[in-house]
Amino acid sequence: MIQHCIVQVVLDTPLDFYFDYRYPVEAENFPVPKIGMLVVVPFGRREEAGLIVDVKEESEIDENKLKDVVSVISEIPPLRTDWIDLCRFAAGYYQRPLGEVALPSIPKNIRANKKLALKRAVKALVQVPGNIVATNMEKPVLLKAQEQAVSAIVKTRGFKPFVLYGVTGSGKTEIYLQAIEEKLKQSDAMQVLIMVPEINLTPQLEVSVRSRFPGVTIATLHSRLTESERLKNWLQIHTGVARIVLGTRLAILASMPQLGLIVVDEEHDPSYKQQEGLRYSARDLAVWRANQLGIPVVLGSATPSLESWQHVLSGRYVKLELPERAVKDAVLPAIRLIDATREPLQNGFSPSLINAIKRRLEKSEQSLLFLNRRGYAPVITCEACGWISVCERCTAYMVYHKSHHLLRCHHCGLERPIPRVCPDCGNIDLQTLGRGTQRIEEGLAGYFPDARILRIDADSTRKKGSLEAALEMVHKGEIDIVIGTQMISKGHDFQNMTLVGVLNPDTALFSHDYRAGERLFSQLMQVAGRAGRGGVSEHGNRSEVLIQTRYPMHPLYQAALTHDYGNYVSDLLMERQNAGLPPFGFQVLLFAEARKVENALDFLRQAIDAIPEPEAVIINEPIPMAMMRIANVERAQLLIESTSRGRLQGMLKEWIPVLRNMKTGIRWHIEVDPMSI
Ligand SMILES: Nc1ncnc2c1ncn2[C@@H]1O[C@H](COP(=O)(O)OP(=O)(O)OP(=O)(O)O)[C@@H](O)[C@H]1O
Ligand SMILES: [Zn+2]
Repeated sequence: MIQHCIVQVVLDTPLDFYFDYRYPVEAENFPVPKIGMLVVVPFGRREEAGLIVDVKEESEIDENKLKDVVSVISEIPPLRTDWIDLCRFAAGYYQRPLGEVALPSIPKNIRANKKLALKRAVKALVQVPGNIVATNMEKPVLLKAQEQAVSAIVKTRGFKPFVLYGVTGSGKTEIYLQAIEEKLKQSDAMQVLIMVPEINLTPQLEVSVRSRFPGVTIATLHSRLTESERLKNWLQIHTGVARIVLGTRLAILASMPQLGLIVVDEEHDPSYKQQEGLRYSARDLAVWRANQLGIPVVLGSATPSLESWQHVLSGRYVKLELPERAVKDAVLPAIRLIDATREPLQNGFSPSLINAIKRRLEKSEQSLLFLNRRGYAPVITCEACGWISVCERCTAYMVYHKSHHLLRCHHCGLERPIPRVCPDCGNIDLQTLGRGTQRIEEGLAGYFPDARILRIDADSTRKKGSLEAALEMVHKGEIDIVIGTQMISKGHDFQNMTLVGVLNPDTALFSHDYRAGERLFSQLMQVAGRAGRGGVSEHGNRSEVLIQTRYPMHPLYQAALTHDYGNYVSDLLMERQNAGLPPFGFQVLLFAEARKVENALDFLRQAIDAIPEPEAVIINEPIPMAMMRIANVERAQLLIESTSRGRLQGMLKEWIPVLRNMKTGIRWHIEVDPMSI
């Protein structure tokens, strides 16, 4: 007779349980069961991959009711318990079932137990032996501040979070590279993780890492990998073959058995927060993971998040500061505010900006124009009756895309032909209002018919490889003027860019979201940071940034003038403290979706009634979301706050199970530490 033991398994289902299965002991193809092994089990009518989280002799459930494990995915070495603990922490903190955290972070091909593909992939793994760090490669001599930073990082034993606060162009990348090199030399097995906000936006970093460590297996992880690439890279990482992992936020959930250093580049970037499913902050998980493993973590930015800054002030994190640019004579650009109330804009441009571009063109230097709005015009309208091109499915305007001859909703993707006449009154004279990158491009060509102008935004770079090609042209000097959205504003190391124009940043000043100012400031610093990186131009004049605004006296712009992040941040922190907002208070948002917003609001009101100990937290009124309807779904939100993270977490632990049991038919989800309100 076959002997059985019981394995407890988590599955990728919204049911927050662990499931018991019978596991045949000493049967063929059934190795000794271990925590961290992947198995295939029957679940409902299907078979599913599951992760063993416990092995025991008996189940609380009647053995006859238990089903048997179908097979073991034994090609894959078991996942380690520290990785399971990471998933467990993320699941607990961000309020998702463990199975929905752990399983999706394992490649599909493994979960589907594609034996042949797995065998092949495992066989293809090649351990690179011996001395792997290229030492003969030319490296710049570190500046004093860089050297101190590298040394602080590499001599750290145990957990230590560093905030690498370095102005744009101060050589943070070089610090990462040299710290990584030292770390890899410290042990033959050690792995390091470098996270970036969006890998496709910074192909340069991948190139630098690869050329600096030609003998090292480097694996990338991001959402645009094909399934077979993902399998290959994940396996390289999981088996320790890859010593350097370069990835976006999801890389923090990879299984890295020998992790010894984590770098989070542009740590302030909102894209470290996942906006669906498990709504985690990869930056925060990185710090947790470093603490768990007792290793250093480096959070790099020219404009660190208020959260990290506050930790520096309180002494929890260590600040490493790079106050100057690394390249000789590459000083930060001069920032000038152009008062758009005194210098009226034409076609979106002030005369000062046009003149500045002209001067750069005459010197064969490049200019960058930044406008965070793609499309031709944000809206078209009828002057006779006031009709406006709104999306029929969203509370949003349809954006006019001239080159494609259509109206497009940037929220639900709906496309409509451009009406020849006003749909309401029949007037034939429809007007475009406002400006997007396409219209700016058109206007600019009018001023500079001979200039080589390139627009880089989500519309111009849809095709795979087109962004890389566009960036390449800019680097090679084949472009005179770049017009771009935030895609172009960060990370790029342009050598001949000496002018940055910021076209229309004011809308962020009036946002309902209290983080909008912080975000605008860091965006301004980032985009300004693209100018003047190559050192003094041949003509010896300083690079400059022109910001067109109707509110030049606004404190945010005044602080930007002097690149004084530290000062600006202390003011912001004071405001936040007085208002009890993060990083001094903690927040959770409950979102609800329904056909009618009233139903969503009703659900939120019921949810409030279910809060255990409501007096222990601050409960705000449920409100419709700022963008209330998207794709015909109406949305409302409820904000809950507390001065204590622990208290908020304690409340959620009791509250969420109650919500799960409320049979309302309303879709809802929870977001802990939301990045936007
Ligand atoms: N010690 C050094 N000596 C000379 N040049 C250096 C040194 N360190 C870095 N550089 C150069 O300085 C430039 C800017 O460096 P890097 O791109 O790393 O800056 P960064 O701090 O990451 O900037 P950003 O925040 O804008 O991304 C690069 O061209 C790099 O090669
Ligand atoms: Zn829409």
